[in-house]
Amino acid sequence: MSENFTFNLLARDGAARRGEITMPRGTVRTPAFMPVGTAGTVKAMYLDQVRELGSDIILGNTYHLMLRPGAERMARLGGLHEFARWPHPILTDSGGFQVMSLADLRKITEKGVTFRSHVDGQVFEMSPERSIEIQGLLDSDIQMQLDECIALPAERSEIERAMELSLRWAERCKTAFGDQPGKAMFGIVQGGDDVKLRERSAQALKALDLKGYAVGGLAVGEPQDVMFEMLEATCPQLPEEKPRYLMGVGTPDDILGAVARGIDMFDCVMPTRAGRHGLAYTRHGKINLKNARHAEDPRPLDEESNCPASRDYSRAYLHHLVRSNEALGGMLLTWNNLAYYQSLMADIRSAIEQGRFTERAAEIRAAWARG
Ligand SMILES: CC#C[C@H]1NC(N)=Nc2cc3[nH]c(NC)nc3cc21
Repeated sequence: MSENFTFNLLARDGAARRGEITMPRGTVRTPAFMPVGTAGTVKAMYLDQVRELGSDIILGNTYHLMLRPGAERMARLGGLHEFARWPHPILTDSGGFQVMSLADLRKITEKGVTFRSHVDGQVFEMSPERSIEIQGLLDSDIQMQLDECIALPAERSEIERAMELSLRWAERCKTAFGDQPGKAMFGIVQGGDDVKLRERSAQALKALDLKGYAVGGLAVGEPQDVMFEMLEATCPQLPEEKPRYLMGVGTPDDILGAVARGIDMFDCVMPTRAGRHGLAYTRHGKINLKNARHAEDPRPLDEESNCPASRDYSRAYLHHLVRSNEALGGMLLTWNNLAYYQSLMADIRSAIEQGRFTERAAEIRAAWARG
């Protein structure tokens, strides 16, 4: 293991990149998918299962963990890795997005954000410095800057104001983070669906010489081609030698398109949330197990999968569990979905190494279409 945080580019195929992020707690093979472990757990999974599927890193949320169990309490218990028994890398989001999407009574000033907890109504103040302090108390390996995440659609002037505030907060987060060789603090490119604002945000963050760069504020309802247009404007402005993380994305098709445009890291609740709602992601496309057509289908989701949830259970049984609202239904489908996402990422990494990513992406999409 490396004492430092380093990113090595191992292969390129067009704008697609195959790399490795090394840090004291382990290596992250990129392109990478990070299962969402918001409150210190990947819902409906044991973390040993998550690891066995090929997950090198999971995501935690500052907002949720500061409310419950609390950052100082987590530190007293040895940090998030010890608490959740996950000794591998963890990336933590800063709280900016969750405050916007979950908290009440939000007030933004230059100093930071004041909000009321959606759990118990307690009022919190979070500055860029406090967000970095909390992520340090969690002992997070990759920490995200605090940013202002405004609800879209919004006036360009409002998107610009939030983007500029987030840039000032990025500088404050960099100062608060200081020099931690085995850890990283990533900036977050903002700018909505405005190419010029995206370029300005990326260029200003690049000048801060951070250890990695996220792209935020996409996959929030805009058409996929707009998301891809923003990536085409943003990625070339970012340093080649640093990791690029597209926040909250996405479907398997989004991931193929974003890898093709230079993204290295992904997180999304899609595979876990969809699994709890009866939806399976497979090599053959999506399968909604609520549908009556599965009621007597003896086939598994994917007989060629290494995952027991995909290989050993009939669609009829999964349909029964989902229709009966049995907990095992969500557990097995979450297991299947994360297995599929990680197998997709391994397939992508291999295709880039072989210089045939474009061809492989077309083969994968054709298999979805065949069903
Ligand atoms: C504007 C902005 C922004 C980003 N800022 C931070 N701190 N976290 C995020 C998390 C996200 N999850 C999703 N899901 C679609 N989009 C996200 C965007 C962000």
